[in-house]
Amino acid sequence: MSESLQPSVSLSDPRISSLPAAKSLSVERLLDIMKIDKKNSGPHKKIVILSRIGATYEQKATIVHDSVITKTLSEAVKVAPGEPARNPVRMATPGSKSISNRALLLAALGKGTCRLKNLLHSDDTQVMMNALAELKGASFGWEDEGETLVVTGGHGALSVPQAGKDIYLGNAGTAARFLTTVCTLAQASQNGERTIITGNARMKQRPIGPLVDALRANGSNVEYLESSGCLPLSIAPAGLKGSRIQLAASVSSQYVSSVLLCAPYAEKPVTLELTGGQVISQPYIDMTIAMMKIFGVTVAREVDRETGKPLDIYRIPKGTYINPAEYNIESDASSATYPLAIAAITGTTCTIVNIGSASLQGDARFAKEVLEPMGCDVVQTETETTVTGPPVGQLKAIGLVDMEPMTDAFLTASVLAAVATALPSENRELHDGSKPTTTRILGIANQRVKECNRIKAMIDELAKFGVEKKSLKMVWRSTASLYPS
Ligand SMILES: O=C(O)C1=C[C@@H](OP(=O)(O)O)[C@@H](O)[C@H](O)C1
Ligand SMILES: C=C(OP(=O)(O)O)C(=O)O
Repeated sequence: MSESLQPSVSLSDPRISSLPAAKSLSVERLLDIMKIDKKNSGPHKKIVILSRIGATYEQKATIVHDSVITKTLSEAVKVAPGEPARNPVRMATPGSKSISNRALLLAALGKGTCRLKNLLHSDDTQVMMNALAELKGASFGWEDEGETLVVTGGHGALSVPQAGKDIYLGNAGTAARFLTTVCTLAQASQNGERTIITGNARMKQRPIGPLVDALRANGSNVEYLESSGCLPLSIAPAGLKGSRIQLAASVSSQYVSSVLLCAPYAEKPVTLELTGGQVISQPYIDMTIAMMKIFGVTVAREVDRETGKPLDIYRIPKGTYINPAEYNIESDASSATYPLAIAAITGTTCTIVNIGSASLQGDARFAKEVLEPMGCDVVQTETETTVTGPPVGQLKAIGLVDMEPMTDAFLTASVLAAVATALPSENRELHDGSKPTTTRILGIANQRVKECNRIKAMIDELAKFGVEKKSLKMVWRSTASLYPS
């Protein structure tokens, strides 16, 4: 899930609240001050995002409405119960975080210029762009008032940032995991400098051990600077040897995507073998492979000759990505689960454009695999998804649902499961003595090592709405389940 909706600065941010003038500073007062700014056009305020003092991400400032500035700067928003004022709703969510960060990386490693459209503007994409710029991997420029990002790829030429300049990746799992392998590809520096990647306090707890183990076993020199198994890492620019790489992929598929994305630049063609039990989040691996193909590199997945079943072995040829002139980023399917859930819970209709059955994102299945069995009417074309909820109070429990291919959507599913109190369709019942209105969500164990422990967050936050903790039973290890009261 992207962090794009989280305020990056609110008035309670310690950097602001510690200033002497902060005591008399309210959001209204700030809006008043902002009225007098030469960037404004008439009554419209114009805003530009600074990358550092004196430099901006976009070339031009954009008009931002007061209501959006207010929401962004406020510490909290008050939500009034009710139904959507408009029905039906037709909308698009912002660009997909996963596709944005892959597109940025592929275009940076590629040859030629690529215009990225519908790129997500978020912390996670910003840290990815900053890192690629710090590694001198690509150059970036904005067109169409920030609607298009022009990436001029460095075809895999990367430099170690100057000593003392750590690459900060916030809490972006994709950036941290993908860039770990990218940093091994940097050109060896004369004075033996290494790239340091680091993150925020939570990122320093999130696991990266299986990826580091795989890279080390392949001859890369990666060291932990604080806790073993986590960022910060110090990475030697010694290249990627390639050939056979074994990797455990049961904690995060991002490790797999990291090796796949960099594999064409290894010294020898890579055979990537996934070990260590169930591979998590396969759709994200498929997304990586599909996007690599668009950038000119075809990955072959081995198939069991007898059964015809795909194996967890991938062959990646050596090569250089060739940038398509333009790449359109799909809208974010994880973000789309929220408005679709609003339609489900309020008995209204919502259409999300730019996400359908042909989507590269696993979370695009949420409508068909979670909302439809809950009693919603779902119409999905290749490029659009429309959900109409049943009358209020009639959402059905759905028994067992495996959310391993769409883990980020489990938060939305849990909230719906807590109010889905109608009896399930016959084929969905649990036969283990649980209440018939139980929804059991499987395949989400790794949600404990996300930007927060999402399973704990779900229990704590649902409790605030009266969903009692004792009614939310959890099964740890490989599965977790949520039971509504
Ligand atoms: O590769 C990706 O873009 C992602 C993979 C998933 O992570 P895991 O493989 O760790 O489940 C997902 O949760 C994350 O939001 C994005
Ligand atoms: C936690 C998330 O992803 P990541 O692993 O990329 O930080 C998310 O944004 O859903």
